[in-house]
Amino acid sequence: MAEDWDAEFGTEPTAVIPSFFDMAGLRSPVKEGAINGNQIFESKGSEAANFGKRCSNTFGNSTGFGGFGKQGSGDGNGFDTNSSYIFEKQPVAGFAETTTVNESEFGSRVVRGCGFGRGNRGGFPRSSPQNAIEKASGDGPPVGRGSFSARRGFANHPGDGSGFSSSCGRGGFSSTSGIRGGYRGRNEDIFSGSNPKLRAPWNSTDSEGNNKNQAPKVTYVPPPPPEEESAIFAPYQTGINFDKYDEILVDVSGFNVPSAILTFAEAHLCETLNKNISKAGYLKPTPVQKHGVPIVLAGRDLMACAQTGSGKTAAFLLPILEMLMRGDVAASQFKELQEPEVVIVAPTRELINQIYLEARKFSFGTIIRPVVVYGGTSTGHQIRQVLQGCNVLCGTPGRLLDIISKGKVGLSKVQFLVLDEADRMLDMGFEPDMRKLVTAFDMPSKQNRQTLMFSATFPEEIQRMAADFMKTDYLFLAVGQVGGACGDVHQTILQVDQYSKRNKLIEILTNIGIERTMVFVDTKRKADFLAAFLCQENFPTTSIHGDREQREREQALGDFRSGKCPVLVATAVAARGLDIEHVQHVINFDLPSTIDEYVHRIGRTGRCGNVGKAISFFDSNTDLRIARTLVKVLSDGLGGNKDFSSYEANLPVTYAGKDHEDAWE
Ligand SMILES: Nc1ncnc2c1ncn2[C@@H]1O[C@H](COP(=O)(O)OP(=O)(O)OP(=O)(O)O)[C@@H](O)[C@H]1O
Repeated sequence: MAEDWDAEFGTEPTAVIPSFFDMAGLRSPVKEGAINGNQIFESKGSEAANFGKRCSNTFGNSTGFGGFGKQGSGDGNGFDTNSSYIFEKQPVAGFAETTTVNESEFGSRVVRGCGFGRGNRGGFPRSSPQNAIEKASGDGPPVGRGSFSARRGFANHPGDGSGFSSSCGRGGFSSTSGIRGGYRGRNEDIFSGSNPKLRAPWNSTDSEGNNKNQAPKVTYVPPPPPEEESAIFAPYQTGINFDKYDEILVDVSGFNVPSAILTFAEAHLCETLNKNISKAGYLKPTPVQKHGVPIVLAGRDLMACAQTGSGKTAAFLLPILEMLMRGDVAASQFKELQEPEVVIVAPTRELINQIYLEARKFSFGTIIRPVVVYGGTSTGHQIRQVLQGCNVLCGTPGRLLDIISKGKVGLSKVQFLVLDEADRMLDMGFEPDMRKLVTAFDMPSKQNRQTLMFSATFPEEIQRMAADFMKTDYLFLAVGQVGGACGDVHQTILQVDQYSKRNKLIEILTNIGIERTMVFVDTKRKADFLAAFLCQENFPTTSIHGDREQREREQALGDFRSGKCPVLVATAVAARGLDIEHVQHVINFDLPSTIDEYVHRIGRTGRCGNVGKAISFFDSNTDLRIARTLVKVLSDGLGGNKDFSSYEANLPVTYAGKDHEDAWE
């Protein structure tokens, strides 16, 4: 049953999947016991050389994960000594041995503290239902430093919002979701305005433009962005590996490729832009900027793929703003119909807001006015913002189309269309919206606009589809391996079964201390429960997922950014694009179902030349599907060039996982 918490944790994969370890050519002793909770697989991208040395000492006769070095040799060694994989039989320094979780004790303990359950099954997975339900009455005393409140329908009051609410101490966690408070992103895709091409058959909107039949009226008005220059330009500290970006191989395919710049000065940007670049602390361009900026300035369409955290946002914003400054951009002013020169779309609200803030930063002191529109906020408020004047319109697809459909935005002056996280924008979830956008009656044809697409991952089938949106002479810029993980992230894979994950997480977080950590899980429910659990365990934790109200999502990010809650439990909604300083760790409590999602998730750390660590719990009952591609990504990060083709046949190519349960927008 989909709603069954036990089932969610305990489900065996339905597909018949050959044993991963058999596939890796390993011997039975490994299968029988050597691979368990404490064995660790590490890949440390930028320090590969050192690891190579360590490898020769540490690789034993039996090898688990990633034993691909000598495929088919049957000697069980797996790794060759040149490989930079690490296979340690000891836990990572400081991590204690895994202990067995006493599930019923766990359920009881947590439920007693917080006083919550979920629906008809309270507590945590595998907890005794009796324990959980009996104690899920919301009568637990306030405990610890965290607070947790939710309106999701707990205990025997599913969906009535009366489940529990427990506020206590500092840190704190609150979650609102479900029938009363929840507002699902996709519900915001309301097409109801005056644009007949975008109008939906059900035209039932209130004065704010919210669809009466679809969802409750959203009144949330986000706080205004900062006005002080110091906040607008607060620089992100570049890390020790920033200069190493220059060593990454760059490939630009297409004809008549403009020459790369080596410095910002070579781009001949206007004075105000140059001033803003230095106020932002940018001393020199990253590779995607060195190549991307002149391509955009030359008027070319661009599909660009560069590793997470390497400055893709500025790579499109700077040349776009420069082109607007060089052109005849009109000073923004109040008008009933706004006609932006630039439209930027991104898949999540927090990401588009971040892009907007970057646009605001770089356009500071110019006549260019960026505006942002995204779901979960008052449409009326956002329309008013747009009507004040809008040159650069940043939006999530649903809200953007909604506002266009209301006749508030005309597209006839669009010169630049940008798809950030382009592979996500063109996958099944958003592709229809993107097609609606480019075929909106007044959107200039691809011949008459510049189309720019950026992402850290770009599957080939999406690249092919993306080409539909671009001129035939578009350029493809690849900085490093397309879809490769950021080399500054030290990746560790721990074999941990479902029932040991929480204990392992506690061990790790105890070691980490107050360093900022993002913990990714595969469902919104689990995000709530895990965050509550961590609060109980005195780790100030907050959470972000698609069922939380926008106000709460923004509060959660704010608390995480400020360090008030150094742990953020998140679903896929936070996997892409978010640029939060000082995130030192990413933990994949649940591995995602696709490798691209993995690459984006771990890319929340190790940004802008800083180093970061990612630890992923690998459960062979559920994660075999990602094993092959995961090994490949680890290998690529180390400059490896392994041939995995023999595994292709054995592994399912795609897996419709739970990641997409989340409303993204
Ligand atoms: N040339 C530069 N010098 C210094 N800092 C930079 C430079 N370019 C970008 N940054 C900073 O690096 C951080 C990461 O940049 P950005 O968010 O654009 O990365 P990204 O490539 O879009 O990542 P993702 O793939 O995760 O979306 C930002 O804080 C940005 O301000």
